[in-house]
Amino acid sequence: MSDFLNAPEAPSPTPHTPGVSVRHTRAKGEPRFPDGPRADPAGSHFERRIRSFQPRRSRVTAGQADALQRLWPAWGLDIDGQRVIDLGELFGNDSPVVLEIGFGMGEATARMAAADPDTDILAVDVHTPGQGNLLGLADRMGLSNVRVANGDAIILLREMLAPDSLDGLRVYFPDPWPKKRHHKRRLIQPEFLTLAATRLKPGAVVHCATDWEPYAEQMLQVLSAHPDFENTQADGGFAARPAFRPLTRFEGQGLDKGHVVNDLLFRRVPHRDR
Ligand SMILES: C[S@@+](CC[C@H](N)C(=O)[O-])C[C@H]1O[C@@H](n2cnc3c(N)ncnc32)[C@H](O)[C@@H]1O
Repeated sequence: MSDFLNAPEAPSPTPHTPGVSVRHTRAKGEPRFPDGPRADPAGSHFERRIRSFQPRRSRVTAGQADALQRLWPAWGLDIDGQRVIDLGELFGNDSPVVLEIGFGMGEATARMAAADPDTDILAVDVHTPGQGNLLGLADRMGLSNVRVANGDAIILLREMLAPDSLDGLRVYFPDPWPKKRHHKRRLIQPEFLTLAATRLKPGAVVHCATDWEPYAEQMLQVLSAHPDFENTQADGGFAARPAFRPLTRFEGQGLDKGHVVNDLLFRRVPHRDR
């Protein structure tokens, strides 16, 4: 297994504890960033490894804190790496489940959930304000098909999702990690795709979008070369932006800078002998 999936380098985020305040008043000895290392009684989710996200100072607004307090127990999922989730139980139905990795503030997630109530969205990010924001949006919009996971998507995929459990995967504007020495942190790379493929049902669609053209080219190259995926585009290139994908916050910022946005739509091919 590669360093990206396993190497001991960086910590996973701290889990939310239901009922405990999410306002971060640093205790003596507690690290500067809430996503940083703390003593972890729960075990394996605290492993140190290369990660695809940046530690960020997390200023949680009163509204986001309120949403986290009220809604996390019912709609939140801590990525503790300790158990395989029953997705039917998590959502309370048998609808198809799409995993969205890195939803940011969650506006696009909420809009997509509202537009397609028969699809469940498991939305994962490490960013506490975004989690509170998405929970608040889901509450105000009356959405019952969104669940919010806190932690590293790699651990969610590797330890907590069953094989063939996902009907789709969305990765919209993942951190581009533009510096060469940081390219190893990019999420979309062969090892990640191999892991994701095991969790996706045959026919499930992986939808990526980015405004960073070198990363778009890398995505196209690694997805096209991967034996578990095939391009939905007959010409083997990027897809036209699908009408169902709303503008995301990061996309808007990229467009303001004159960046070109590329979408990629690849399908999980039927299983080969593993
Ligand atoms: C550049 S932002 C894009 C957010 C949103 N999709 C948008 O377009 O506005 C990337 C997000 O991915 C999250 N992220 C990156 N790697 C992740 C991982 N391994 N697990 C969970 N979230 C991750 C980051 O915390 C960040 O919020």
